[in-house]
Amino acid sequence: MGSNPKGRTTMEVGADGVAVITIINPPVNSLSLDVLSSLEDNYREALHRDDVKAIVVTGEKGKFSGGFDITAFGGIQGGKGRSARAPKPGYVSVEVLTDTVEAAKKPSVAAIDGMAYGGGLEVAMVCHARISTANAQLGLPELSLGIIPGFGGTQRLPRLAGLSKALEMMLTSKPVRSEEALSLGLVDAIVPADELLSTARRWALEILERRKPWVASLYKTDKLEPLGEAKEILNFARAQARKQAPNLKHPLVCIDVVEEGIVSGPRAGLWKEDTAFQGLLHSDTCKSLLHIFFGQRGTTKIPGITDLGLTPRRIKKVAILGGGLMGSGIATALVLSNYPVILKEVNEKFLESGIGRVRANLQSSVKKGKMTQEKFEKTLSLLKGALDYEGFRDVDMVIEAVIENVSLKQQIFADLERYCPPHCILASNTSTIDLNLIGEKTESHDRIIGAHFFSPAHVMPLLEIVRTQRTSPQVIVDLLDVGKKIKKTPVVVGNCTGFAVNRMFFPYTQAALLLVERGTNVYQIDKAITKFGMPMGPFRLCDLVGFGVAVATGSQFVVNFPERTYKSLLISLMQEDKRAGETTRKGFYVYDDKRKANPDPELTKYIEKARNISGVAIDPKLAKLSDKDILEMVFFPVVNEACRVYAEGIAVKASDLDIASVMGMGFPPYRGGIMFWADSFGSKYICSRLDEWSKMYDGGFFKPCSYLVERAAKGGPLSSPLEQAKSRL
Ligand SMILES: C[C@H](O)CC(=O)SCCNC(=O)CCNC(=O)[C@H](O)C(C)(C)COP(=O)(O)OP(=O)(O)OC[C@H]1O[C@@H](n2cnc3c(N)ncnc32)[C@H](O)[C@@H]1OP(=O)(O)O
Repeated sequence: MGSNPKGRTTMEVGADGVAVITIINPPVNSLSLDVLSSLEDNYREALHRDDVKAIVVTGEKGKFSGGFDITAFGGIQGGKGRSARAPKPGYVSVEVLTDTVEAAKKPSVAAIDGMAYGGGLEVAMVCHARISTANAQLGLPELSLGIIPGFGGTQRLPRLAGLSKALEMMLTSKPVRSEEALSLGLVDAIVPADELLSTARRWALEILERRKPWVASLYKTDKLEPLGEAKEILNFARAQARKQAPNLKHPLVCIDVVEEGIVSGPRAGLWKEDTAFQGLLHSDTCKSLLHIFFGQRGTTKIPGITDLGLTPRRIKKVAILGGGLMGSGIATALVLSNYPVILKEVNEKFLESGIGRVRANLQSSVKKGKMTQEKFEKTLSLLKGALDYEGFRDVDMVIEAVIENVSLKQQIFADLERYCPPHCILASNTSTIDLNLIGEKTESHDRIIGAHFFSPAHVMPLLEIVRTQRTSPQVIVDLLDVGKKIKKTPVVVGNCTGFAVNRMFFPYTQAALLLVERGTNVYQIDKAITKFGMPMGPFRLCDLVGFGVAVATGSQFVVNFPERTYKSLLISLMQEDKRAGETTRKGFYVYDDKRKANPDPELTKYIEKARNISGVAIDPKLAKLSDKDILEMVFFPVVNEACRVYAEGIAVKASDLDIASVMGMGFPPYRGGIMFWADSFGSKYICSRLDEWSKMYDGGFFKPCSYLVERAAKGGPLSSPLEQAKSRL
């Protein structure tokens, strides 16, 4: 153990002869190398001592363990400035957990309250029985980090919970609650928290006295299907994994490792797991997903705001203006987290449809079995409709979600100032309009903030919180807290046209339009981008959001960034012919009754017309671009804009842009987000390619920004901290 150990375990031996070993490593009792070494020492002592008959393992303060210490992965991967001290192959999994703990002549029982994740659950599964509270959650979420369980989980979970359920738990990374764990046989009993330790102690002694079964889960076989059947289940899981995540290898590795244990025996499985775990730990996928894990937790750490010691005020009631798609989605998200909400509309008809949308959103959860009818009624009862501002006198927060019209928004904010109490937060869900402009007719600039949700608002995980130079830190802290309560990942950004997400991604569609006008095939572009891992390509996305929205937001960029906006008339030409996207069943694709998108040969005539208006010709090189080139020509302009956003201080950290791209645009998390991905190419390469295209095609659109040019000249990652950013925050 180092001089400054990171966590420990303690051991207390009671008069009953039971040694209780407690994992102590706040905040989640993770298994650092120090904890593991202390656990091993305690075990060896307990097994050696004559006064110890049995052992109970538990975690401090209502948390069993959040798993292996993820912060140690960087060191094991050999990152700069970190100590690399990986245990020797098989040491923890085989030597300590299997051959010392599980094989011991003294029984162990895991006493589980709260989380038992990853390595935490694996330690619990090595024990000869598991007792939990009703509050416990058990899972193996390693695949969400690009690795597989490494302490025997791939072998023991199928033997305890059955092969199909174990595969489901590992491949989805979703934990189960204690009742389900009990029905699966993963835990042996559920008891109240204040009886957890006493029951576990008694249980351990009863195992010793052979009054309860002494189970070594590694060698259990009763839950495993005969080999042929097991292979069918494994092959089905493989096919599903290939379909759901074609770019990822580690789910297939996980299935292979499980299979090895079933075919060649669990010890062979343990060794294969150990080797595969070590290999995956060094993969790009794991590094990217770890970056996302920490980046996501980093978004709520904002220098000069969250370090001021402010406590979030309690938001008891929220009002929403506008019951359209966005307003009703936001209302759904809020009532789902128990916030009473007033939804205001301009007339009965609109109000009724707004409330109808919230009802439909909730009903869809009931249909999917995710919500009971009783909960549905209770949740919907939190929503009240309004046609005037009378009910706004005691609201703590208003979120305006009306159409993107500056003068309308200005009028609304002036009204809000009159009707809402002085402490009330005045938020706008605008996706592009400058907040200073929206608040121009008020004196309340310190409580004006952007709460930019993404559609559908009750589903999409990102909340872009936009602050102006005058927004008070208290209001930011309050909105961060609301964001957490409604289970969104908040990213705090500065005020500018399009903020961070829409601004970074405006070149996405534009680059695709530029290519199409010069001969690249629409559907090949969408295919290449989807293959890369985006949920859909730029054209399918345009169809989904609708051409009306695409043109309205596009025009904001034309006005604000004319020198680098690619002006194509393709979308407007199609719109003139009443092709406006999925809602009109025709856009870049045609949609059948089941809303399936099919390519449309008629598209050529619009492309030709747009090409003539733009005065460009088909470029033979662009007409047969490789997928790799398509990817670079579409995404490097996005990287370029992300660099501008970062250099202007719109985002505090480059990792915030990574999270914004993943959560707001569906950028594949296993590629680490836009800036992290860009750094895998290096600034020099990206800059030289943009420069080349800038000379060949559209000067302004591709021109590398000064930040990129500077980084390319000096070398070094695009995401390294800014020394002299003119922060707008
Ligand atoms: C060999 C083994 O098979 C390999 C493994 O075990 S890999 C690890 C498997 N475990 C996991 O994947 C769990 C990851 N953690 C989580 O999902 C969530 O943090 C949690 C559900 C445990 C808790 O969630 P929540 O209460 O919302 O708190 P959250 O903000 O996420 O985490 C609190 C802090 O604990 C840290 N933390 C969480 N899990 C950790 C872990 N396993 N190791 C180290 N730190 C961890 C977070 O980074 C965060 O730190 P911060 O306060 O400095 O930002």
